[in-house]
Amino acid sequence: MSVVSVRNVRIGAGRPKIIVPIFAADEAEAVAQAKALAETAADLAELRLDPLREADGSLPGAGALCRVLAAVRKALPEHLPLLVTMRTAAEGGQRAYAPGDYITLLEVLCTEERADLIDMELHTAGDTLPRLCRMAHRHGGAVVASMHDFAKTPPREEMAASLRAMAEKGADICKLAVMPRTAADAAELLAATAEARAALPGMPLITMAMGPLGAVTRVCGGAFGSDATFGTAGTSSAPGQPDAAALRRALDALDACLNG
Ligand SMILES: O=C1C[C@@](O)(C(=O)O)C[C@@H](O)[C@@H]1O
Repeated sequence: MSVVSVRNVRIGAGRPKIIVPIFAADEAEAVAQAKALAETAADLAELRLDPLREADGSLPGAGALCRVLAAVRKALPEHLPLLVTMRTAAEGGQRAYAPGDYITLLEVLCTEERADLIDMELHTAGDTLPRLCRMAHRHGGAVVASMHDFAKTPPREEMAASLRAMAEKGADICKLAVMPRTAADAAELLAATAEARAALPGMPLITMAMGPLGAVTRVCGGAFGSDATFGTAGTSSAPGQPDAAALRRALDALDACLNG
């Protein structure tokens, strides 16, 4: 459990890192978004695979997804680390995936060695998560384990336990996104983050509450133990993501207030 260093970006040290999603329906649009990231406040890029579709609207297979991944990596500025994510419909994504197919795709992404970081859903990967983490590590990748609840904010203890479970299964970074129904829910997410931060010293965490009520957690999460936050440079991948440039200014202002 320690700082994750990818292409000179240290996740878990210093100011929270800004991750900007590439969220596109086809390769040309994904490549255009990747190129445009050079001019943004992004510290890292995330390629979301789930919105990609073939020209006839059908679902691309693993080979086609890997071709888009390769094209995006080529188009990205060299210094930007790339996180690749297949977000399943069960966790708020754009594509339904049977667990067996999901695991096969993650194996392919591990062996492809094009992504610096691979998102693996705690619940969809299930018991195979430890093996998938070892596989990613053998191929030089790092794992961001994740859990998303687009309907509600689970109890604080449950949120902290999910983050601990990800660490126990071998993830390098633990990520949690929940939907608040009240401002107090957003505060619960921050409290769960602080609890997990204390229970998992040195483990990089990424947490956020989504939607308008959660937006504040994307700005101030660093003070509670979150090491990265998602901002948009045009196409957002989840509700409540602020503009990346505005997020950079807010993080800098917060840093100046808190650290002088
Ligand atoms: O896990 C996350 C966090 C996220 O859902 C958000 O709320 O910013 C956005 C997703 O693209 C990413 O994979």
